[in-house]
Amino acid sequence: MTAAAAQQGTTHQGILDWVTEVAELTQPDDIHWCTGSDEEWVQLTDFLVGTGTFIRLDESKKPNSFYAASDPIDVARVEDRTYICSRDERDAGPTNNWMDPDAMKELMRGLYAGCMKGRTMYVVPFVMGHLEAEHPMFGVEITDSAYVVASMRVMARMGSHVLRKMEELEAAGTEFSWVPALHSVGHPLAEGEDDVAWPCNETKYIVQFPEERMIWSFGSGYGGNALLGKKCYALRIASVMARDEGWLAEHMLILKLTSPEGVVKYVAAAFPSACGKTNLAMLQPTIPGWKVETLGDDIAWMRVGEDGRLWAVNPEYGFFGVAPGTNEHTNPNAMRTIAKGNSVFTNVALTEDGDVWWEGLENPPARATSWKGEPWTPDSTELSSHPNSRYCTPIKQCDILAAEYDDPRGVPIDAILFGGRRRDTIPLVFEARDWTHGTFLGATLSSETTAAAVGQVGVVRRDPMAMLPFIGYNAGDYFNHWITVGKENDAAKLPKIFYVNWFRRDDDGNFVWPGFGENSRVLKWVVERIDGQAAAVETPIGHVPTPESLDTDGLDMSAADLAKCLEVDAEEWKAELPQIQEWFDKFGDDLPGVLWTELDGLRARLEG
Ligand SMILES: Nc1nc2c(ncn2[C@@H]2O[C@H](COP(=O)(O)OP(=O)(O)OP(=O)(O)O)[C@@H](O)[C@H]2O)c(=O)[nH]1
Ligand SMILES: O=C([O-])CC(=O)C(=O)O
Ligand SMILES: [Mn+2]
Repeated sequence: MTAAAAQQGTTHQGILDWVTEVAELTQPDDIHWCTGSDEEWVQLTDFLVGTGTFIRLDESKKPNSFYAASDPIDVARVEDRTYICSRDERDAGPTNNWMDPDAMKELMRGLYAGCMKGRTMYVVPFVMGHLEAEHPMFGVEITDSAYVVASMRVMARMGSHVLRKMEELEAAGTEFSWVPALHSVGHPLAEGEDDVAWPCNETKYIVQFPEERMIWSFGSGYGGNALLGKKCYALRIASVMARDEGWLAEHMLILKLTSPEGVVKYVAAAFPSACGKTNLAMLQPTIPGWKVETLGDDIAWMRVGEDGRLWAVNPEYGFFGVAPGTNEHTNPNAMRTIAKGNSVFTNVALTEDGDVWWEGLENPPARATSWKGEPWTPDSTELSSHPNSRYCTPIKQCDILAAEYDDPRGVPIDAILFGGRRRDTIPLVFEARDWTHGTFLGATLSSETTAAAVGQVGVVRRDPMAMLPFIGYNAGDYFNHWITVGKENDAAKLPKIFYVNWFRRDDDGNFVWPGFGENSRVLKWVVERIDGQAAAVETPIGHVPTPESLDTDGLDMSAADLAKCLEVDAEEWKAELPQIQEWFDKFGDDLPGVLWTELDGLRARLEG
């Protein structure tokens, strides 16, 4: 069955061989080559409604949209089950789990053997970024999950047109590469056995083979573990390609900012998972005359262009956004995007009238079904939605999507922001002295852990460039790569680097800075710094706004609170020093020496 079924799919021999080999190993009932058509979407979503994975939402509220609730053991990325299987352990570095690639393959072949019995194997041809790019970044995901196929259709450019392009290139003898990405929920069905709504496996492996540019994922249906074009390819594998080819694959949003005078600037920002990328990317400015348009909310691929500037593209096609906290005040643009439908909502609450709800959304329903399938009312002590519940929605539905999104060249970045979630120490915004100092700020970025990954929430950890779970190689080499980009290019043309923190708290535990749309005030200061217009105080950590240089017109905030936002407390910073020292020590000789020099400089300035 399998070889013959595979044969109908493609004339591309390499893909055909791989699909045949995987089918022989995993033993699916049949093989479906995904076209990406509307008819296929209807078939898939009808099938998912039939198995109970999807509940169709009310057409008048969320057209062509679906509700899903996962198994409670499958709600987030699993960092302790994520591996970088480079040939040499040294190349995975101290921040990644590692196993010998041959040993990992043997182990996983054992798990994959027969794992698709009773299921359809879907073959999803996709491209991250533009099909018209100079070097299109192809991938093929094999999965036994229709939920994954439906989500991939939202999140990535996929379907027959991508496969045809690969076939054409092969027929023309043009060399190109594609990333094989194998996924199974790891839940085979015996003859006659009924499926469950959310098939998965207690055993999970999310594995990257960097030299082979290959991904193997087993046991989870959750976004970051299963939509393999996203974190596994566009960050972990792409970061390795970027190292080898001299570009950057980063966990960054991209936005376009236009001033009242019509001056355009492009900003990229790296914040760890669930720390505000999607919200900033779609921000509605509170300061008059300023406009934000969105280019991307999670991933940026950046290359130095012939003009010496750093050009960024968003390789994705949809938003996979954190639902809780999203509302008309915090993110009206996201609300408008999802209101257009064509979306999948996972682990939120389902209302009686066929809509979705989550913590932080306006108008709580009198009764709903929680993500755990239990009755829920506003008086319930349990949350209606998992803190990492998500909406998955097409980027093209975003009213403020910048026209440049469709330009394969991307946009030239003027500023890079690094940011984290810190209740103390880090001021609202400050500017790095230069690229190397900016790399130091990125390399020492710290943030409280969130629900986006399984594990304890609220613990401060170093999350370099917001890439800790996503660097596909030795992080020491990654820092060196950043330093090299600065050295080999004209510093004057590269973006200026800033550090932001929206999450500082007062003594009562409340956020001091109102955040969301008010973050436009910080963006304004950033672009005025770039143009040499805004004042700053030089402090031991970098350039911090003077209270007057930040536009606070119409902002309801006391001078004391503003001072608290901008405060650089030398004692708090001195307490960071041993933590940074300990972090750097992890890398031994692999840490670029200039980062030690930066730390020495910071220490001297704080103590001097
Ligand atoms: N206090 C405060 N909270 C914010 C701000 N921006 C975002 N948040 C909250 O932070 C959480 C995550 O925000 P997102 O914008 O979805 O985070 P993200 O970085 O895109 O997350 P991933 O999709 O996991 O990469 C949500 O609950 C937001 O409401 C802000 O400016 N201030
Ligand atoms: O990867 C995911 O599942 C969601 C996401 O964007 C992140 O965690 O950064
Ligand atoms: Mn993310």
